Amino acid sequence: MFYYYFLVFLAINFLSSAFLRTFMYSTLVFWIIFKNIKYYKSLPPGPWGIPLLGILPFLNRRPPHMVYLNMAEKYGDVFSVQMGSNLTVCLGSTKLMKEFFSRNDSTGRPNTPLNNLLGGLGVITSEGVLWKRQRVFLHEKFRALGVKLWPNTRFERDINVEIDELMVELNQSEGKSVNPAHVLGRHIHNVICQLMMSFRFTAEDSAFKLFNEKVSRGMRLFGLVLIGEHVKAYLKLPGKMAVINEIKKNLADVSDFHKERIVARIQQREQSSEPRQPVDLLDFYLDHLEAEKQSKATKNEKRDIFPDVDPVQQIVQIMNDLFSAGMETSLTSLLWTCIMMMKHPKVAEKVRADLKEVVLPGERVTMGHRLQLPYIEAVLIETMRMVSIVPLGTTHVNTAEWKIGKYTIPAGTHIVPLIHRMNMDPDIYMEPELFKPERFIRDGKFTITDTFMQFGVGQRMCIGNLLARMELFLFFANIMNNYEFCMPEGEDIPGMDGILGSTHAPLPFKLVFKKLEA
Ligand code: HEM
Repeated sequence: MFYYYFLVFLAINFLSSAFLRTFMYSTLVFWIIFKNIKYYKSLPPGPWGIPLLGILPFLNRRPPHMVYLNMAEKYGDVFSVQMGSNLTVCLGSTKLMKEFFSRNDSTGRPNTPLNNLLGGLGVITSEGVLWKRQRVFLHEKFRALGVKLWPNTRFERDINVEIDELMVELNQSEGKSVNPAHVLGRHIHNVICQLMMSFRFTAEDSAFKLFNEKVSRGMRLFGLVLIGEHVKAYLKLPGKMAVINEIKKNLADVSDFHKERIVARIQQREQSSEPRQPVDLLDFYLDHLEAEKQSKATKNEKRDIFPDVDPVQQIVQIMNDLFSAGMETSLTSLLWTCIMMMKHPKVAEKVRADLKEVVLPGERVTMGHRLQLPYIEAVLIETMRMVSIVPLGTTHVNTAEWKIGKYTIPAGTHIVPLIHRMNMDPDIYMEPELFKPERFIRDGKFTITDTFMQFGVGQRMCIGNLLARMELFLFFANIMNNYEFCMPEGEDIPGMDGILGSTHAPLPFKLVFKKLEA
């Protein structure tokens, strides 16, 4: 629009009569003012920002979800803000979230410089047919691999391998303080690795350290150029291009790590003519690829999960996506739950008392015990609610114009779900600032209501929610049934503020684990 006005301005400049020029300039100015008033009046209310930057300068002072929480108090359940060149509309009620995120035209993702580095592949930033088919495929194959809240699935056995090793490591720590993020990180990572590629990192594996460094450096670098998502000119500033190049290099290294394994598996399959059952997600993808190649002539277009994309690149990006979406979120949830146990010793006592009724101290807690341990699931879910692991969800884009009440939201708007606000809504959760796991228990059973938004809602709801719930239940229940833990002497329990990166994580802390008497 700006360029259009600029061209008209230039054209007027060529008029020979000064009177005509003045008249046309005034008309243009009035036209621009009129159009802008009409446009802004049709949008949901919101704060005025600074020209070109919008509200970006104000997001530095406090964590963005707290800034948005304050705005929602002032403007209500739906409000708009300008973030650089991107119009952003925030949805702050479960009713609006459910209504709008269930629509087919709510599933776009922002067309921004950093998002575009992923090339529209994978599942998190892909759109349209490619995205929809990946979701269907992933749901189906996760289930086939045992990601369901049932006992004794293949996936539970994978998790058990990690729990066994975790217990050995915690026993070896012998009362010395350890960083739980480091100890638990590898095992949470391995759970996803095994499901995807039947592969796990050992404690001595230097590749794991390198992989992790690349991922966390990549995250930090994203933070350094985040403004570029909204103000493209920012990326032209000195030094910023170097950051983008390093991000690209990091992404390429992480992708190469996955690609090597995918290529090795393809070769391994080519060498063996034995018929075999798929053992992991990678096998399912490669089986599908082979089936597609063999039946090219009669290709079932509706089931093609690689429409117009390079299949290997797509599988690589799926692997990258599942790591980035699944690793940090699950680990952060587990760390916060440990913190909550120290902050609320009575809750920890009840967890252990419940465990005592169902299993012996030190005995393995399994998915078979889940229904007898509703309070444990309630503790995990209440922790996610209180701390808001992903307080602003993931930004959507509406692919068609929306009407929300009397407001018009143009297509292409960034839509941000205010998950933190919904978690703290007193109309949904009485006394939301209190840690009360029992709010998720009804008639003695663990119950999640459809107002719980921590995994999102609608078309793009988290694919890994059952996976996360299974691993969190098993890790947490077994830690609680085997150990007591506390802060090292003289150190305070971490505060609730934490740091907001890709998730809302606690500040780094250490714990001392002590084996419970059998
Ligand atoms: C406590 C753990 C987790 C939380 C709180 C969480 C939360 C979320 C949220 C809020 C979204 C955005 C939904 C939206 O765009 O509206 C999301 C998307 C997603 N999550 Fe999770 N997640 C968790 C664990 C996992 C795990 C373990 C995996 C897989 C290994 C996973 C895979 C994904 C994927 C692939 C998407 C993108 C879906 C799409 O764009 O269609 N998540 N998650």
